Amino acid sequence: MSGNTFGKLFTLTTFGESHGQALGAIVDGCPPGLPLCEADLQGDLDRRRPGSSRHTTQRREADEVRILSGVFEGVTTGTPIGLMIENTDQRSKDYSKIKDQFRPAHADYTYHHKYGVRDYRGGGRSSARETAMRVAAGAIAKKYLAARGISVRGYMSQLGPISIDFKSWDGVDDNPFFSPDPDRVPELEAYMDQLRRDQDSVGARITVVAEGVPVGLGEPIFDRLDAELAHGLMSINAVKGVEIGAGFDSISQRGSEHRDEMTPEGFLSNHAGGVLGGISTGQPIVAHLALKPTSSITTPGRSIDVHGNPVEVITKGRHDPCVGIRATPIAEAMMALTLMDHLLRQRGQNGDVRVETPQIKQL
Ligand SMILES: C=C(O[C@@H]1CC(C(=O)O)=C[C@@H](OP(=O)(O)O)[C@H]1O)C(=O)O
Repeated sequence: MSGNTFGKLFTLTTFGESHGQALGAIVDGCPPGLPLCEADLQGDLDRRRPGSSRHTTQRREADEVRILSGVFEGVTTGTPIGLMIENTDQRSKDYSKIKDQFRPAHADYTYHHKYGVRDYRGGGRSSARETAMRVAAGAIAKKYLAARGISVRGYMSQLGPISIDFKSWDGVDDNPFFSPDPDRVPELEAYMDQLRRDQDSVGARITVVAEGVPVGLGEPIFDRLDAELAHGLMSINAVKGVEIGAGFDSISQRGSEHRDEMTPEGFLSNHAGGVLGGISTGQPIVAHLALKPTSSITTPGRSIDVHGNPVEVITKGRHDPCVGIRATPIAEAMMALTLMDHLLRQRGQNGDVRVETPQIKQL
Protein backbone atom coordinates (compact mmCIF):
# COMPACT_ATOMS: atom_id res chain seq x y z
CA MET A 1 0.00 0.00 0.00
CA SER A 2 1.33 3.43 -0.76
CA GLY A 3 -0.97 5.57 1.30
CA ASN A 4 -3.61 6.45 -1.27
CA THR A 5 -6.40 4.44 0.36
CA PHE A 6 -8.40 5.28 3.50
CA GLY A 7 -10.67 2.94 5.46
CA LYS A 8 -11.02 -0.81 6.00
CA LEU A 9 -14.52 -1.90 4.94
CA PHE A 10 -15.65 1.31 3.28
CA THR A 11 -12.58 2.46 1.40
CA LEU A 12 -11.62 5.50 -0.59
CA THR A 13 -8.71 5.43 -3.02
CA THR A 14 -7.89 8.66 -4.81
CA PHE A 15 -5.67 9.42 -7.77
CA GLY A 16 -4.72 12.46 -9.77
CA GLU A 17 -2.64 15.60 -9.73
CA SER A 18 -3.61 19.26 -9.69
CA HIS A 19 -2.43 19.87 -13.28
CA GLY A 20 -2.96 16.36 -14.64
CA GLN A 21 -5.94 15.38 -16.80
CA ALA A 22 -8.30 14.51 -14.04
CA LEU A 23 -8.86 13.63 -10.42
CA GLY A 24 -10.38 10.27 -9.67
CA ALA A 25 -11.51 8.00 -6.89
CA ILE A 26 -12.62 4.48 -6.27
CA VAL A 27 -15.03 4.06 -3.40
CA ASP A 28 -15.30 0.41 -2.47
CA GLY A 29 -17.44 -1.43 0.05
CA CYS A 30 -20.53 0.72 -0.30
CA PRO A 31 -23.59 -1.40 0.53
CA PRO A 32 -25.90 -2.05 -2.44
CA GLY A 33 -29.26 -0.34 -2.82
CA LEU A 34 -28.27 3.20 -1.83
CA PRO A 35 -30.00 5.63 -4.23
CA LEU A 36 -27.15 7.65 -5.74
CA CYS A 37 -26.64 10.11 -8.57
CA GLU A 38 -24.16 12.87 -9.42
CA ALA A 39 -26.39 15.56 -7.87
CA ASP A 40 -25.93 13.86 -4.47
CA LEU A 41 -22.20 14.60 -4.68
CA GLN A 42 -22.28 17.93 -6.46
CA GLY A 43 -23.73 19.93 -3.57
CA ASP A 44 -20.72 19.32 -1.32
CA LEU A 45 -18.31 19.69 -4.25
CA ASP A 46 -19.76 23.12 -4.93
CA ARG A 47 -19.21 24.07 -1.27
CA ARG A 48 -15.49 23.20 -1.65
CA ARG A 49 -14.96 24.44 -5.21
CA PRO A 50 -12.16 26.94 -5.90
CA GLY A 51 -12.98 30.45 -7.06
CA SER A 52 -16.31 30.74 -5.28
CA SER A 53 -15.41 34.00 -3.49
CA ARG A 54 -12.70 36.66 -3.63
CA HIS A 55 -11.16 35.09 -0.52
CA THR A 56 -10.13 31.85 -2.25
CA THR A 57 -7.95 30.84 -5.19
CA GLN A 58 -9.24 32.31 -8.44
CA ARG A 59 -8.67 29.08 -10.36
CA ARG A 60 -11.96 28.34 -12.10
CA GLU A 61 -12.97 24.73 -11.88
CA ALA A 62 -16.55 23.53 -12.26
CA ASP A 63 -15.59 20.37 -10.36
CA GLU A 64 -18.37 18.49 -12.13
CA VAL A 65 -18.22 14.91 -10.98
CA ARG A 66 -19.05 11.86 -13.09
CA ILE A 67 -19.99 8.50 -11.63
CA LEU A 68 -18.32 5.93 -13.86
CA SER A 69 -19.34 2.69 -12.19
CA GLY A 70 -21.02 1.03 -9.24
CA VAL A 71 -24.45 2.58 -9.81
CA PHE A 72 -27.18 0.95 -11.91
CA GLU A 73 -30.71 2.25 -12.40
CA GLY A 74 -30.12 4.87 -9.74
CA VAL A 75 -28.85 2.67 -6.92
CA THR A 76 -25.45 1.44 -5.80
CA THR A 77 -24.75 -2.14 -6.83
CA GLY A 78 -22.16 -3.00 -4.17
CA THR A 79 -19.38 -2.88 -6.76
CA PRO A 80 -16.61 -0.24 -6.78
CA ILE A 81 -17.90 3.27 -7.40
CA GLY A 82 -15.59 5.09 -9.82
CA LEU A 83 -15.63 8.88 -9.72
CA MET A 84 -13.95 11.41 -11.97
CA ILE A 85 -13.54 15.17 -12.19
CA GLU A 86 -11.66 16.70 -15.11
CA ASN A 87 -9.13 19.46 -14.52
CA THR A 88 -9.98 22.32 -16.85
CA ASP A 89 -8.19 25.46 -15.64
CA GLN A 90 -4.53 24.54 -15.10
CA ARG A 91 -2.03 27.38 -15.59
CA SER A 92 1.21 25.48 -15.33
CA LYS A 93 3.43 28.35 -16.46
CA ASP A 94 2.89 29.95 -13.03
CA TYR A 95 5.12 27.19 -11.71
CA SER A 96 7.97 27.27 -14.25
CA LYS A 97 9.94 29.79 -12.15
CA ILE A 98 9.84 27.70 -9.00
CA LYS A 99 10.15 24.25 -10.54
CA ASP A 100 13.69 23.83 -9.26
CA GLN A 101 13.04 25.60 -5.96
CA PHE A 102 11.47 24.49 -2.73
CA ARG A 103 8.73 26.73 -1.37
CA PRO A 104 9.40 27.09 2.35
CA ALA A 105 6.79 25.06 4.31
CA HIS A 106 5.63 23.23 1.17
CA ALA A 107 5.74 19.53 0.38
CA ASP A 108 7.99 20.36 -2.63
CA TYR A 109 11.01 19.56 -0.47
CA THR A 110 9.87 16.24 0.95
CA TYR A 111 8.37 14.93 -2.31
CA HIS A 112 11.63 15.72 -4.10
CA HIS A 113 13.70 13.84 -1.54
CA LYS A 114 11.34 10.91 -1.22
CA TYR A 115 10.72 10.22 -4.91
CA GLY A 116 13.57 11.97 -6.73
CA VAL A 117 11.05 13.15 -9.31
CA ARG A 118 8.00 15.32 -8.91
CA ASP A 119 5.22 16.94 -10.86
CA TYR A 120 5.87 20.50 -9.74
CA ARG A 121 2.86 21.91 -11.62
CA GLY A 122 0.36 23.11 -9.06
CA GLY A 123 2.05 21.02 -6.40
CA GLY A 124 1.10 17.85 -8.30
CA ARG A 125 -0.23 15.18 -5.99
CA SER A 126 0.50 17.25 -2.89
CA SER A 127 -2.01 19.89 -4.01
CA ALA A 128 -5.13 20.40 -1.95
CA ARG A 129 -6.99 19.88 -5.20
CA GLU A 130 -6.93 16.17 -4.33
CA THR A 131 -9.45 16.89 -1.56
CA ALA A 132 -12.21 17.27 -4.17
CA MET A 133 -12.35 13.49 -4.36
CA ARG A 134 -12.59 13.13 -0.59
CA VAL A 135 -15.57 15.47 -0.65
CA ALA A 136 -17.26 13.49 -3.43
CA ALA A 137 -16.72 10.20 -1.58
CA GLY A 138 -17.70 11.78 1.73
CA ALA A 139 -21.03 12.78 0.20
CA ILE A 140 -21.77 9.09 -0.46
CA ALA A 141 -21.01 8.29 3.19
CA LYS A 142 -23.07 11.27 4.35
CA LYS A 143 -26.04 10.10 2.34
CA TYR A 144 -25.84 6.58 3.78
CA LEU A 145 -25.41 7.94 7.31
CA ALA A 146 -28.24 10.47 6.93
CA ALA A 147 -30.66 7.66 6.12
CA ARG A 148 -29.70 6.26 9.54
CA GLY A 149 -30.23 9.54 11.36
CA ILE A 150 -26.57 10.55 11.45
CA SER A 151 -25.57 14.04 10.34
CA VAL A 152 -22.06 15.46 9.88
CA ARG A 153 -21.67 19.25 9.79
CA GLY A 154 -18.83 21.67 10.24
CA TYR A 155 -18.03 25.32 10.61
CA MET A 156 -15.10 27.71 10.91
CA SER A 157 -14.38 28.37 14.58
CA GLN A 158 -11.35 30.62 14.10
CA LEU A 159 -9.75 32.60 11.27
CA GLY A 160 -6.21 33.60 12.16
CA PRO A 161 -6.52 35.53 15.43
CA ILE A 162 -10.31 35.90 15.20
CA SER A 163 -12.24 33.25 17.10
CA ILE A 164 -15.84 32.73 16.12
CA ASP A 165 -18.32 31.49 18.72
CA PHE A 166 -20.92 29.03 17.56
CA LYS A 167 -24.27 30.76 17.20
CA SER A 168 -26.34 28.51 14.95
CA TRP A 169 -26.17 26.13 12.02
CA ASP A 170 -28.50 28.42 10.09
CA GLY A 171 -26.53 30.42 7.62
CA VAL A 172 -23.23 28.50 7.96
CA ASP A 173 -23.50 27.58 4.29
CA ASP A 174 -24.60 31.05 3.22
CA ASN A 175 -21.28 32.82 3.73
CA PRO A 176 -17.90 32.07 2.11
CA PHE A 177 -16.23 31.32 5.48
CA PHE A 178 -18.71 28.77 6.87
CA SER A 179 -19.02 31.12 9.84
CA PRO A 180 -21.61 29.96 12.40
CA ASP A 181 -22.22 33.61 13.23
CA PRO A 182 -23.19 35.60 10.12
CA ASP A 183 -22.72 38.87 12.03
CA ARG A 184 -18.97 38.24 12.12
CA VAL A 185 -18.61 37.92 8.34
CA PRO A 186 -17.78 41.61 7.65
CA GLU A 187 -14.93 41.36 10.18
CA LEU A 188 -13.63 38.20 8.49
CA GLU A 189 -13.85 39.85 5.08
CA ALA A 190 -11.95 42.92 6.28
CA TYR A 191 -9.27 40.68 7.78
CA MET A 192 -8.87 38.76 4.52
CA ASP A 193 -8.77 41.93 2.42
CA GLN A 194 -5.93 43.31 4.56
CA LEU A 195 -4.14 39.95 4.41
CA ARG A 196 -4.27 40.04 0.63
CA ARG A 197 -2.80 43.55 0.63
CA ASP A 198 -0.06 42.25 2.95
CA GLN A 199 0.64 39.42 0.42
CA ASP A 200 0.42 36.92 3.22
CA SER A 201 -1.60 33.90 4.33
CA VAL A 202 -3.11 32.72 7.58
CA GLY A 203 -4.32 29.60 9.39
CA ALA A 204 -7.74 28.60 10.63
CA ARG A 205 -9.58 26.32 12.99
CA ILE A 206 -12.50 24.19 11.79
CA THR A 207 -14.94 22.35 14.02
CA VAL A 208 -16.80 19.25 12.81
CA VAL A 209 -19.73 17.68 14.63
CA ALA A 210 -21.50 14.39 13.99
CA GLU A 211 -24.90 13.96 15.61
CA GLY A 212 -27.07 10.87 15.88
CA VAL A 213 -24.08 8.51 16.01
CA PRO A 214 -25.10 5.36 17.92
CA VAL A 215 -23.17 4.08 20.92
CA GLY A 216 -20.56 1.48 20.04
CA LEU A 217 -18.70 2.63 16.89
CA GLY A 218 -14.93 2.27 17.08
CA GLU A 219 -12.45 -0.41 18.03
CA PRO A 220 -10.88 -0.37 21.46
CA ILE A 221 -7.14 -0.44 20.85
CA PHE A 222 -5.28 0.75 17.73
CA ASP A 223 -8.37 1.57 15.69
CA ARG A 224 -10.03 3.74 18.32
CA LEU A 225 -12.69 5.90 16.74
CA ASP A 226 -10.89 9.05 17.89
CA ALA A 227 -7.56 7.75 16.56
CA GLU A 228 -9.11 6.99 13.18
CA LEU A 229 -10.82 10.39 13.13
CA ALA A 230 -7.51 12.03 13.88
CA HIS A 231 -5.95 9.97 11.07
CA GLY A 232 -8.61 11.02 8.58
CA LEU A 233 -8.62 14.67 9.58
CA MET A 234 -4.86 14.93 9.90
CA SER A 235 -4.52 13.54 6.38
CA ILE A 236 -6.11 16.71 4.99
CA ASN A 237 -3.56 19.06 3.43
CA ALA A 238 -2.26 21.76 5.79
CA VAL A 239 -3.74 20.22 8.96
CA LYS A 240 -1.25 20.45 11.81
CA GLY A 241 -3.45 19.53 14.74
CA VAL A 242 -6.63 17.65 15.63
CA GLU A 243 -8.47 17.79 18.92
CA ILE A 244 -11.36 15.59 20.01
CA GLY A 245 -13.78 17.20 22.48
CA ALA A 246 -11.92 19.23 25.08
CA GLY A 247 -8.64 18.24 23.38
CA PHE A 248 -5.66 20.14 24.73
CA ASP A 249 -7.89 21.99 27.22
CA SER A 250 -7.99 18.63 29.06
CA ILE A 251 -4.47 19.39 30.25
CA SER A 252 -5.60 22.10 32.63
CA GLN A 253 -8.95 20.62 33.56
CA ARG A 254 -9.52 18.74 36.79
CA GLY A 255 -11.19 15.35 36.73
CA SER A 256 -14.22 16.76 38.46
CA GLU A 257 -14.60 19.26 35.63
CA HIS A 258 -13.62 17.10 32.67
CA ARG A 259 -15.77 14.07 33.48
CA ASP A 260 -19.12 13.99 31.71
CA GLU A 261 -21.51 13.09 34.50
CA MET A 262 -24.41 10.87 33.59
CA THR A 263 -28.06 10.89 34.59
CA PRO A 264 -30.86 8.59 33.47
CA GLU A 265 -31.71 11.30 30.95
CA GLY A 266 -28.23 11.38 29.48
CA PHE A 267 -24.82 13.02 29.80
CA LEU A 268 -24.53 16.42 31.45
CA SER A 269 -21.59 17.62 29.33
CA ASN A 270 -19.44 16.46 26.43
CA HIS A 271 -15.78 17.09 27.18
CA ALA A 272 -15.10 13.61 25.77
CA GLY A 273 -16.22 14.78 22.33
CA GLY A 274 -18.47 11.75 22.00
CA VAL A 275 -15.78 9.08 22.38
CA LEU A 276 -14.79 7.06 25.46
CA GLY A 277 -12.21 4.29 25.27
CA GLY A 278 -12.09 4.73 21.51
CA ILE A 279 -15.81 3.94 21.18
CA SER A 280 -18.65 6.35 20.44
CA THR A 281 -20.83 7.28 23.43
CA GLY A 282 -23.91 8.31 21.46
CA GLN A 283 -23.19 11.96 22.20
CA PRO A 284 -22.24 14.32 19.38
CA ILE A 285 -18.75 13.60 18.09
CA VAL A 286 -16.83 16.85 18.12
CA ALA A 287 -13.44 17.41 16.46
CA HIS A 288 -11.41 20.56 15.92
CA LEU A 289 -8.73 20.98 13.24
CA ALA A 290 -5.86 23.43 13.03
CA LEU A 291 -4.88 24.34 9.46
CA LYS A 292 -1.61 26.08 8.82
CA PRO A 293 -1.21 29.21 6.67
CA THR A 294 -0.78 28.48 2.97
CA SER A 295 2.89 28.20 2.04
CA SER A 296 2.45 29.66 -1.46
CA ILE A 297 2.70 33.42 -0.90
CA THR A 298 4.22 36.30 -2.84
CA THR A 299 6.16 37.63 0.15
CA PRO A 300 9.78 36.65 -0.63
CA GLY A 301 11.21 33.87 1.57
CA ARG A 302 14.62 32.29 1.90
CA SER A 303 15.04 28.76 0.61
CA ILE A 304 17.27 26.53 -1.50
CA ASP A 305 17.02 25.07 -4.98
CA VAL A 306 17.35 21.39 -5.92
CA HIS A 307 21.13 21.84 -6.15
CA GLY A 308 21.35 23.25 -2.63
CA ASN A 309 21.97 26.89 -3.68
CA PRO A 310 20.34 29.64 -1.67
CA VAL A 311 17.39 31.28 -3.42
CA GLU A 312 14.68 33.77 -2.68
CA VAL A 313 11.28 32.24 -3.38
CA ILE A 314 8.26 34.22 -4.48
CA THR A 315 5.22 32.11 -5.34
CA LYS A 316 3.03 33.72 -7.96
CA GLY A 317 -0.20 32.19 -9.21
CA ARG A 318 -3.66 31.65 -7.86
CA HIS A 319 -3.50 30.51 -4.28
CA ASP A 320 -5.82 30.40 -1.30
CA PRO A 321 -4.67 32.98 1.25
CA CYS A 322 -6.30 30.71 3.85
CA VAL A 323 -6.89 27.08 2.96
CA GLY A 324 -9.08 26.83 6.04
CA ILE A 325 -11.78 28.84 4.28
CA ARG A 326 -12.59 25.89 2.01
CA ALA A 327 -11.74 23.17 4.52
CA THR A 328 -15.13 22.74 6.20
CA PRO A 329 -16.63 20.37 3.59
CA ILE A 330 -13.35 18.44 3.47
CA ALA A 331 -13.33 17.92 7.23
CA GLU A 332 -16.96 16.83 7.13
CA ALA A 333 -16.09 14.35 4.40
CA MET A 334 -13.24 12.78 6.38
CA MET A 335 -15.46 12.46 9.46
CA ALA A 336 -18.27 10.93 7.39
CA LEU A 337 -15.89 8.44 5.73
CA THR A 338 -14.52 7.41 9.13
CA LEU A 339 -17.97 6.96 10.66
CA MET A 340 -19.23 5.05 7.64
CA ASP A 341 -16.29 2.67 7.82
CA HIS A 342 -16.85 2.09 11.53
CA LEU A 343 -20.59 1.67 11.11
CA LEU A 344 -19.94 -1.17 8.67
CA ARG A 345 -17.24 -2.63 10.91
CA GLN A 346 -19.55 -2.54 13.92
CA ARG A 347 -22.25 -4.27 11.91
CA GLY A 348 -19.73 -6.83 10.64
CA GLN A 349 -18.70 -7.86 14.13
CA ASN A 350 -21.74 -7.15 16.26
CA GLY A 351 -24.71 -7.05 13.89
CA ASP A 352 -26.88 -4.00 13.39
CA VAL A 353 -26.44 -1.37 16.06
CA ARG A 354 -29.55 -1.44 18.25
CA VAL A 355 -28.35 0.12 21.48
CA GLU A 356 -30.44 3.14 22.35
CA THR A 357 -28.70 6.49 22.15
CA PRO A 358 -28.82 8.36 25.44
CA GLN A 359 -30.59 11.67 25.30
CA ILE A 360 -28.23 14.38 24.16
CA LYS A 361 -28.13 17.15 26.75
CA GLN A 362 -25.36 19.37 25.56
CA LEU A 363 -22.57 19.66 22.93
C1 LIG B 1 -7.38 23.98 -7.57
C2 LIG B 1 -7.55 23.90 -6.27
O1 LIG B 1 -6.73 24.46 -5.35
C3 LIG B 1 -5.38 24.64 -5.65
C4 LIG B 1 -4.59 24.20 -4.49
C5 LIG B 1 -3.17 24.59 -4.60
C6 LIG B 1 -2.22 23.95 -3.71
O2 LIG B 1 -1.00 24.18 -3.85
O3 LIG B 1 -2.64 23.18 -2.82
C7 LIG B 1 -2.72 25.54 -5.48
C8 LIG B 1 -3.63 26.15 -6.43
O4 LIG B 1 -3.57 25.46 -7.62
P1 LIG B 1 -3.19 26.20 -8.97
O5 LIG B 1 -1.90 26.89 -8.74
O6 LIG B 1 -3.13 25.15 -9.98
O7 LIG B 1 -4.32 27.14 -9.22
C9 LIG B 1 -5.06 26.10 -5.96
O8 LIG B 1 -5.89 26.65 -6.93
C10 LIG B 1 -8.68 23.19 -5.69
O9 LIG B 1 -8.73 23.11 -4.45
O10 LIG B 1 -9.50 22.68 -6.44
